[in-house]
Amino acid sequence: MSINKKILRVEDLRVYFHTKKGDSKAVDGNHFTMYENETLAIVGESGCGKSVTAMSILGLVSEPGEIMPGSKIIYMGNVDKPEDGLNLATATDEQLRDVRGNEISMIFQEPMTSLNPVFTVGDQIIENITIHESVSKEEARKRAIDLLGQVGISRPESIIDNYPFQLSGGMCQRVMIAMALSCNPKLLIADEPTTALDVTIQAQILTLMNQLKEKFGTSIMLITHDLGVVAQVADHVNVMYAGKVVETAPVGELFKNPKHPYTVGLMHSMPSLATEGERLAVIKGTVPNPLYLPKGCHFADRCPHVMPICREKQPKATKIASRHRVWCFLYEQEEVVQEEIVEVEA
Ligand SMILES: Nc1ncnc2c1ncn2[C@@H]1O[C@H](COP(=O)(O)OP(=O)(O)OP(=O)(O)O)[C@@H](O)[C@H]1O
Repeated sequence: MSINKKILRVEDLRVYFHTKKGDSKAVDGNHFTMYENETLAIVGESGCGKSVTAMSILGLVSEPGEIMPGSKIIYMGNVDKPEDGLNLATATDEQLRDVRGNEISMIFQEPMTSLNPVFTVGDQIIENITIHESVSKEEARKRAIDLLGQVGISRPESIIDNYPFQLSGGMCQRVMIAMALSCNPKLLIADEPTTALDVTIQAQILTLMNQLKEKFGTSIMLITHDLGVVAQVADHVNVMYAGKVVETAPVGELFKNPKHPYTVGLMHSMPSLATEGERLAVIKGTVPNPLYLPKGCHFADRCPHVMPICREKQPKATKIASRHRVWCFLYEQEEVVQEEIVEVEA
C-alpha cells in the first residue's frame, strides 16, 4: 500500500495549564503523524485533550496554558525547508500567522457563532481571500461564489449576499467550510463540526468533507467523541485518553481488532456496535483530573485488566500491525516491536 506524503508530525506534545492548584496536564506526551489526503479522527471522552491538541497546532494556546519545552509539532507543508519542517511549537507569531489561514484552517462546532452576524457571508469569505492573497475584490467574489457552489450551496450567487441569520445551521457550516477552504489549506482541523446539526445534515456535511478531501488532497483532522462519525469518514484514528493517544490504527483495523481496553470499552458503549439484545456497557469510573494524573497508565483505575506494573510506569508503544500501535502493558509481553518515539508507518 502506498503511503501519502507526511504533512504533520507531533512528538511528545505536552500542554500544561499553570493553575493556582498546580499544573493541569491537558496534553501529556502525545505522538502522531498525519498524511496528505487522509482524514485522521481524534476520538475520546470529554476533557481528554482533543481540542487543546488542535489549538496547539494552530498556536492558539494562551495563558495560563503553555506548550512545554521539548514538544514538537513539525509542519511539513509549504515551508522554507520541507525536509526539516517548521516546528509550530516554537514558531514565531509571524510564522504562525502565516501558516494559519494559508496552510492550516479550522472549523468549529457552532457555525452560527463562528460567523460574524453583522456581515454577509460573502463579505466574510471575500475578506478571508483578500487577507491572504493579492487578488481584486471582483476576483475574490467570483472565487467565493464558486466555493459556495462547491460546498453544495444552491443559488450561490444570491446566497453570497445573505447574512448568517438568514441561513440554517447546516448552510452556515457549509459556509464555514467554504471559508476554511478559500485559501487551499493543506490541513483542515474540524472540531466536532457536526454536533450542533441534526442527523441528516450531519451526514451531508461529513460526506461533503470527504469529497473535498478527495478533490483538494487536503489532510483533515476530525475531532469527535462519536465513533459513528469516525466509522463514516475517518481513514485513520487516534484514541485519546487523559492527555495521551492510547491507540492509533487505520479505521477498519481499529473496529475489527481494537486492542486497548479503553478502545474496547468505547466500542461496547456505542449503540450501533452492540449485538442485538446486549446491554450497552459503560466504562466504570471517571477520567482522572489532569491536575492529579497517576504515575503509571492513566487508564489503570478504570481498566478491567489492570496489573501491578500499570500503576508503576507508563506503557510504551507496541506495534500490532502496519500503522497500528497500542500503549498498553497487556501487549508489551508479546513479541512485538516497541518504540520510544512513534513514527506510525507501515
Ligand atoms: N484555559 C484552561 N485552563 C485550565 N484548564 C484548561 C483550559 N482549557 C482546557 N483546559 C483543560 O484541558 C483539558 C483538555 O480539554 P480539551 O478541551 O482539550 O478536551 P476535549 O477532549 O476537547 O473535550 P471536549 O470533547 O469536551 O471538547 C481539560 O481537562 C480542560 O479542563
